[in-house]
Amino acid sequence: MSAEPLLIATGVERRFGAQVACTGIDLVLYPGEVLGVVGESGAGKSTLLQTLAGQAAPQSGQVAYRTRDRRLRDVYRLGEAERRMLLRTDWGLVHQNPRDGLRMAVSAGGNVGERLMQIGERHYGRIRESARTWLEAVEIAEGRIDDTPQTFSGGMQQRLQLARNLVTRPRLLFLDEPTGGLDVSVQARLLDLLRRLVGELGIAAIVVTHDLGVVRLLADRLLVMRSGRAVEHGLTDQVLDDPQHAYSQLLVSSILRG
Ligand SMILES: Nc1ncnc2c1ncn2[C@@H]1O[C@H](COP(=O)(O)OP(=O)(O)OP(=O)(O)O)[C@@H](O)[C@H]1O
Repeated sequence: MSAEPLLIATGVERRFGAQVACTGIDLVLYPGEVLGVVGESGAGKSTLLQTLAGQAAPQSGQVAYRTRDRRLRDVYRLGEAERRMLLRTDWGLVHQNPRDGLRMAVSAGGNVGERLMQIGERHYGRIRESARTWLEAVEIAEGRIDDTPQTFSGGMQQRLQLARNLVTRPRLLFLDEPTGGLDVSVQARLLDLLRRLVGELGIAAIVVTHDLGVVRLLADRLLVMRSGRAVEHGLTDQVLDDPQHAYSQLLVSSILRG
């Protein structure tokens, strides 16, 4: 693992009116590392993820990202062109609801190719070939390349979202409940695929979920959130097998009890 952090958040706070969604969040993510953010509904996980992913500025605190030129930059002080470059190339954002991450009336190949076109690729043959390659990588049959995601199952839609994000070879993926709403067997297949691709491509990821099974499989480290605050942070196995904070203990034991 590289010694230089990829992303550093310091004292991040987001409020909605008087409602504090997350506060005092400090975290560091290294290249190739997967961080899981867990906690019950309303803990502030999605708000934190949006803030880290450049979607909504924090009212206090900072999010810094190491761009490809190795400079550590404040995500919310980048120029518009630099911000677009991050969102379209260096980062990927996988939404819980595929409708938020895909164009449902555009073909699968078009969904993947569009991200390449956004960064200036114009050669039809190359775009088509990349789309084919990435659809194959996410186990979508070649024959479906011209079908729209509307005709896909939930698991396929999530895999297509993944392909659309991976085609630009991002260094960081933000995943918001990527397996939410899927059947257990479909979840398992998606998780396996995610784990393999993230590992093979050496991508860093932040995955938000309330499902401890997801982070057990994917995450190197865990951040446990409760009522907008980080209550525990550590290696995944350590936190899950020997949680220190009373809330983490409750979270782990309630899952174990089913
Ligand atoms: N757009 C918004 N307007 C007002 N309050 C919001 C908004 N988004 C989130 N909140 C509030 O912020 C808090 C944290 O919500 P958030 O969605 O980040 O939690 P979460 O842990 O992701 O929950 P879930 O697992 O249910 O998605 C909640 O109290 C929520 O009601």
